[in-house]
Amino acid sequence: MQYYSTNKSAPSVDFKTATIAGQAPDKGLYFPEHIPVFPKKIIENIEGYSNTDIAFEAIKPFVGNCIPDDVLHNIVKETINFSIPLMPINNDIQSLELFHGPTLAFKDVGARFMSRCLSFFLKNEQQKVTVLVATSGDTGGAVANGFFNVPNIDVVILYPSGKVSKVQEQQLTTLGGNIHALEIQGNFDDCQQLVKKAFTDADVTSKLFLTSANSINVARWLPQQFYYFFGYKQWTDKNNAPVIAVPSGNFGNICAGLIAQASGLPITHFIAACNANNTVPNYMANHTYKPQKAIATISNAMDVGDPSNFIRIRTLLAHADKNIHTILSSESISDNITKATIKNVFEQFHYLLDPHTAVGYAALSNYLQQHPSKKGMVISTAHPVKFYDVVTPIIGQPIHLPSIVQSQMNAIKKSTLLPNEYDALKNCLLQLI
Ligand SMILES: Cc1ncc(COP(=O)(O)O)c(C=O)c1O
Ligand SMILES: N[C@@H](CCOP(=O)(O)O)C(=O)O
Repeated sequence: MQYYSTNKSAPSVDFKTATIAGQAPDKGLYFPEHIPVFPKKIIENIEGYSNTDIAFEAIKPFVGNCIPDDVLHNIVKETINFSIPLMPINNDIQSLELFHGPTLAFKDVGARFMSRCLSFFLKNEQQKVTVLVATSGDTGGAVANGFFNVPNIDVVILYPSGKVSKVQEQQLTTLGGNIHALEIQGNFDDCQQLVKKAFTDADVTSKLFLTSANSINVARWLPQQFYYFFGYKQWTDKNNAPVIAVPSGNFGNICAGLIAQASGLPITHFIAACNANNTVPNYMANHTYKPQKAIATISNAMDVGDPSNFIRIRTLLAHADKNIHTILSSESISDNITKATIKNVFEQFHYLLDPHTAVGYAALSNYLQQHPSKKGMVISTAHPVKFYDVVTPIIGQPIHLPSIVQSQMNAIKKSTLLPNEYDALKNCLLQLI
């Protein structure tokens, strides 16, 4: 598979080059030159295949010959060595729980896959690589965990000061070693802009070999397809494929789902569920893309005003043979509705949603009311315990902190506070050498 830049002014590259570079030299995002067809015979008998075999089939065409099959199979197996169950909430909605990995959020899948691919590619190189990441909460922890102690790799995580949950902050600031956390006095979009600027600064790139572990990197983005296949495998009514609601912020996750669908996975419709950051819902309503300043909400990891993957979604939809509104819709859900949803679902169905998943659940319920013959799946992107300070007062009772979280809460935070100024980041990066 070759990847072209969405800015169309850089040469096409293979998976290895795209992974090591992160972003294309013309500042575009890499996008596959074609969408492969997933074998129909596997879809028709998907329950008969292991998750590892399904994930291997899904990712193999995107990796091409850059990783030998036996190595890739093993990478996939290690990536998904935790459960991803589809749990019923009620008659209409099931929850695909993506929070059973080490950092209790869906990012573990992409981060674990990418760290293993990058470490394979760098095995025989003398090159040391610096992985730069911007996070609104969960990417940082997953990348820290996935890359901790990986030889020849330094990780620098930029996160918005005061805008991530306590558990998220502990996960991304306490490991030490090759993981460096920078607490930026700004919002997530500021962090993302600083990272993008570093990629284009020759003073930095001539001294440090930079790559990204955000979903702009194809090796972080594309494995996020896996769990859409696992969700379908567990979906019993194969004659009525699911409507899937994806809590969305930077739009990498839903974009991976759209790729899985385009490759042949039966999904009736996607809902991009957003919080008050409604850049994409507005675009879907009036076809004008107008990035906005991010607004702080209780689903903080989705506080993104200028989602970097939107260009990929646009690219995909531009090639769709159907009206885009039949493939995708998008809704913005307020904090008040999010809180009411957490409370109602807990009281009625004894299922505890985290604030991000609650946004997805609310948007899905609204859609199903308009389409009563359909059934839905919400992508549960994080464990509620990551947001215990938000969730506990809503349900009026404490929630149990798993032992892994308890020990993280006692670890010592190591981070550097920086103003939202590029020179401050640049100085920090150059000190790494
Ligand atoms: C818990 C949670 N839900 C949803 C999202 C949004 O995902 P994406 O940025 O892929 O749209 C994030 C951030 O990545 C997240 O951490
Ligand atoms: N919500 C994300 C934002 C970054 O998204 P990514 O998928 O592009 O890494 C987070 O939790 O950091």
